[in-house]
Order: sequence, then C-alpha cells, then structure tokens
Amino acid sequence: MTENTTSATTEQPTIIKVAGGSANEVNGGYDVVIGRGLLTQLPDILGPQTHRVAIILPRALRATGDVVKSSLDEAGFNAILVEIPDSEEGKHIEVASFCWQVLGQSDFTRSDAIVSVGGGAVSDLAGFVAATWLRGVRVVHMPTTLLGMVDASVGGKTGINTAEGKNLVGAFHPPAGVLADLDTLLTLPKNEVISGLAEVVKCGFIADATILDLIEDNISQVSNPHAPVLRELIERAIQVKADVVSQDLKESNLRQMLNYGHTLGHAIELAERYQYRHGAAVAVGMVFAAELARSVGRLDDATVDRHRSILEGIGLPTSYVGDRWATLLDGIRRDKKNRGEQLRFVILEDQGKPVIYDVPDESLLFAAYQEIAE
Ligand SMILES: NC(=O)c1ccc[n+]([C@@H]2O[C@H](COP(=O)([O-])OP(=O)(O)OC[C@H]3O[C@@H](n4cnc5c(N)ncnc54)[C@H](O)[C@@H]3O)[C@@H](O)[C@H]2O)c1
Ligand SMILES: O=C(O)C(=O)C[C@@H](O)[C@H](O)[C@H](O)COP(=O)(O)O
Ligand SMILES: [Zn+2]
Repeated sequence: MTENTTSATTEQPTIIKVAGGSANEVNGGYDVVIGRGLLTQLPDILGPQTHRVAIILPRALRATGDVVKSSLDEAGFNAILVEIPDSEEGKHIEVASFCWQVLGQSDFTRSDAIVSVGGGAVSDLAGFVAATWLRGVRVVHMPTTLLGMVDASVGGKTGINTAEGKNLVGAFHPPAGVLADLDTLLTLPKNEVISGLAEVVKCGFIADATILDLIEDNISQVSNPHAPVLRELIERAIQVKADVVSQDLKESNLRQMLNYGHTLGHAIELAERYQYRHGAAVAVGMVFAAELARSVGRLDDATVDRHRSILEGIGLPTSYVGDRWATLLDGIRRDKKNRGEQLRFVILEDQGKPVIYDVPDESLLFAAYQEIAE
C-alpha cells in the first residue's frame, strides 16, 4: 500500500497513489486526485510532450467538454472534442472505430493523449481507444459520475460490450492520471448517485468495514453530493480499489474480489439490454452471492441481512424478477472468472473476507436465485 494524503474534512484535494502499470510514468504509477476545481491540474498531467488532445465525451456533457477544451487550448494544446453516444450505447466497436477514424484524421501520434469526460461507460470506451490506438497512447480520466470516480476510472480496466455480453473485449490500460472533481456530482441525477453507491458498498463488504458503518450511521445523507460523508466514502472506496489494483493489475488473483456481485450483475444487465443501471445490477448480484454463501454454510445470517438492509436503505434493489433463470445462467456462463466448464463466484466468508468459490453444482445457483426472486 502506498502512502496517501487524505483530507475528508477539508476542501483540499486528496491524492491517492496507484502503483504499477501506468502507460505514462517512468515509475509506473499515477495519482487519483479528489477535490474541486481540478481542471487546472490537467496540463501538468498531460506534460509538455503532448500536442494534440482528444476529449472523448457524451453529448450530454458538451458544456463541460467545452470548458475542458478552452482550458487546454489556452494552455497551448490542440484539443478536439469527440462526441460519442451516451452510456452503454457508447461501449460498442462501431464507436471505437469512429474514434480511431477521428484520431487518424487528426494525425494523432504516440505523444498525444486522450482525455475522457463522463461516467464509467465513457472511461471504459476512451480507455479502450487509448489502449488500441498506435498500440497505446496516454489517457487521463475526468470522471463525472460517482461510479466513475470510485471505480471505473481507477485501475485500468477498459472495454466494450459485444452481443454476447458485457466488457467481453478490452485491455488493461492504466491512466496517466485521474481527476475526480466533486463539483461534477452536483448535476448528477439521484438514481446515478445511488447506482454508484453500490460499488462503494461493495468495497465495504470486501474490504473496508468503516464504509458500512458510515453508511448505516448516515443513511439519509449518503446520496447527498454536498454531504461531507459522501466525500469520505468516495476516498475510502478509491483507496480500496487502489490498494487492490496496485498489487494485481491484470486480475491474476486478488483483483477478482472487485468483481463481488458482478457475476449475476452483468448477467442482469445483458438480460435487460443494458436498460438497468450497473450499480443496481451489482446490488442484486451481491445479495445473490451472499445467499449462495449462506446456503453452503460459508456466511452467517447477520451479514446476509446486512446486505439487504444497507442496499435497501440506500434505495438499491435486492431482488429480481423470478422467471429469467435460463437467460441469467447463459450470462453467468460467459463470466470472465470462469475456467472452462467451472463456474466461479466471489463470495464472502465474512465482512472483509472475499474468496473465490468454485460452484460444485448449478442447482446451488438456482437455489440462491429463488432467495432473490420477486
Ligand atoms: N473499468 C472499470 O473498472 C469499471 C468499474 C465499474 C463500472 N464500469 C463500467 O462503468 C459503466 C457505468 O458507469 P456509470 O454508472 O458512470 O454510467 P454512465 O457512464 O452510463 O453514466 C450515467 C449517466 O450519467 C450521465 N452523466 C454523467 N456525468 C454526469 C453529470 N456530472 N451530470 C449529469 N449527468 C451525468 C451520463 O450522460 C449517463 O447518462 C458500466 O459500463 C460499467 O460496466 C467499469
Ligand atoms: O476493477 C475491477 O476489476 C472490477 O471488477 C470492478 C468492477 O466494478 C467493474 O464493473 C469492472 O468493469 C468489471 O470487470 P469485468 O472484468 O467483470 O468486466
Ligand atoms: Zn462494477
């Protein structure tokens, strides 16, 4: 674990260091900066070697993109805006192809850089474009959703969806830096804040118990972007992710814990044709995994109940329609954690003790599904 500067109770920026694997730095690390008014830091992260900057963003964030572009142009860069479709519609090969075309027509070289402005869907797509253009150029993420800040912008997983499933094509391509400007959360719809909180809760169950205590003690405040507790939760969740990806960038082992709740979660998103928020799907997936763990004697009743009380307290779903098992099982079979025929889940043996569970019999999964079925 690296030494970090934290300041949850002040308005000073907090810097969380992530070790390993940056496409930018000689020492292989990068900073996640959390604070307000962070745009002024972007030129320094891009560095003097950068001439052209492609700012990839959804149309809905055009006004923010214009501000980023003006600031870069004023600092002497040649910045262009690359607008992509919103949300999961952006995580398609055709959209990546469109971005490659724009970069090609702009004579984008290896010393140039990409900046993503938006939520996790944008950083996943922009990161993938950065990973593949000329076999890799630098990318800086400016997440504008809670989920993007606490999870998607950190750790270098990039990707797009295919017809068969979520994030099935991608690359590990860590950013050169992350600027998480808390002011962007002021315009974020409440359901998006709630969706992002699912990944924060995940970090509480897999690692940092204080996250769960803070949420329980401040349940009415956690989705308020002005509340100091939200900043503390953001910083704690990023620290959990930074600690994990610093040790295991390419998901050889430890990083799999960050996938808690995602095996069923991704299957739900696919079944719903991505009209279901990622965080909401992960929330249902965590309850499913908790029920699976309970059914095989690995997790106690109180921790399973705590999943439901915290997630429901925030406004997240903990159940799912009861007649979709065949479709969901198809999705589960395509999960990246599986090895050959062996289905594998992240389950908890206790708070803070995630383990990989090789499912011995699919009927156990169906039984857990019965526990979350509406
Ligand atoms: N790479 C990773 O490690 C990782 C981690 C977690 C999630 N993800 C991916 O992230 C995606 C979900 O990200 P998300 O929840 O941020 O969703 P999103 O990117 O789809 O953004 C959600 C919505 O919020 C809007 N929006 C963004 N910022 C806004 C702002 N400041 N004000 C108003 N509206 C704003 C967007 O236009 C969009 O409509 C999924 O594709 C998921 O798979 C990736
Ligand atoms: O960073 C990781 O590793 C994660 O698993 C974080 C997840 O929250 C995230 O949704 C990730 O994109 C899922 O990755 P995938 O490999 O299951 O597609
Ligand atoms: Zn996720």
